[in-house]
Amino acid sequence: MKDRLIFALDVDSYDEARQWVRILADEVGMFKVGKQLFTRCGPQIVDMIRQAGGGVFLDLKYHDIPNTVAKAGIEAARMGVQMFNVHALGGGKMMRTMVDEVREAAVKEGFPVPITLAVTILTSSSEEDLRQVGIDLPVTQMVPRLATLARESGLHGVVASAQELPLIRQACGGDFVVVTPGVRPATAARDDQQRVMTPGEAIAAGSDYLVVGRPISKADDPVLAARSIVAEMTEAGA
Ligand SMILES: O=c1ccn([C@@H]2O[C@H](COP(=O)(O)O)[C@@H](O)[C@H]2O)c(=O)[nH]1
Repeated sequence: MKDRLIFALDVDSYDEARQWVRILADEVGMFKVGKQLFTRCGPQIVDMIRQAGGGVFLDLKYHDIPNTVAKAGIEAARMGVQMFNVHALGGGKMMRTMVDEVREAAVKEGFPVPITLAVTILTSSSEEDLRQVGIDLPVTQMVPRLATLARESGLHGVVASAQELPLIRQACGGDFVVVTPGVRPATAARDDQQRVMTPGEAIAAGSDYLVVGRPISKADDPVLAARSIVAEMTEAGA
């Protein structure tokens, strides 16, 4: 079950990231590199994790014109990451162009195509946040709609809250990859997350991968925190 736990490496230095990789390499299945660490360190952070034997989820949530996102996707794939993502709100044309160009470059240059994911609605967003930017549909309609668009555009899966898993499965089927951040053990602080579920609930709902950051990194004993999340996942999946 630990292979399905992704640790969010939300730190601001190469050395701190390397320390976390050493501490958690045997406890989690993958390391997520997001905007903070990648902006600070660049591709060398991906190399460091891969050399340590870890898989990388590059969480840069590309959202731009189709050509720019496609070219960024090719660079992500060239780095050898296991997964990367775009924002589904960038639209079908953006996602389809990215998928086609990454596949073409992979064939031409001989690198593997990573798992491509679309972020649906951020787990930190409430319906009030969405209304503020002109999205009047409820999350329960927006998420399956964006997931369907991602699937039709050729992506392998989505990032969403585990709360929306039944809706995504209904719309996109069991083979579609669903990665769920916004995971909080029952006793952990919610922080800025809005649509949360416990690790056990997320697995029971059918999540393929759980992303967890602060409940591990801010714990008194991060290894113990990671192990108890994996134990809860295992119990829920049994
Ligand atoms: O909808 C989303 C998409 C991405 N994230 C990222 O996941 C982690 C969660 O960290 P926690 O400390 O466990 O809250 C973080 O890197 C986000 O950028 C997300 O939370 N929600």
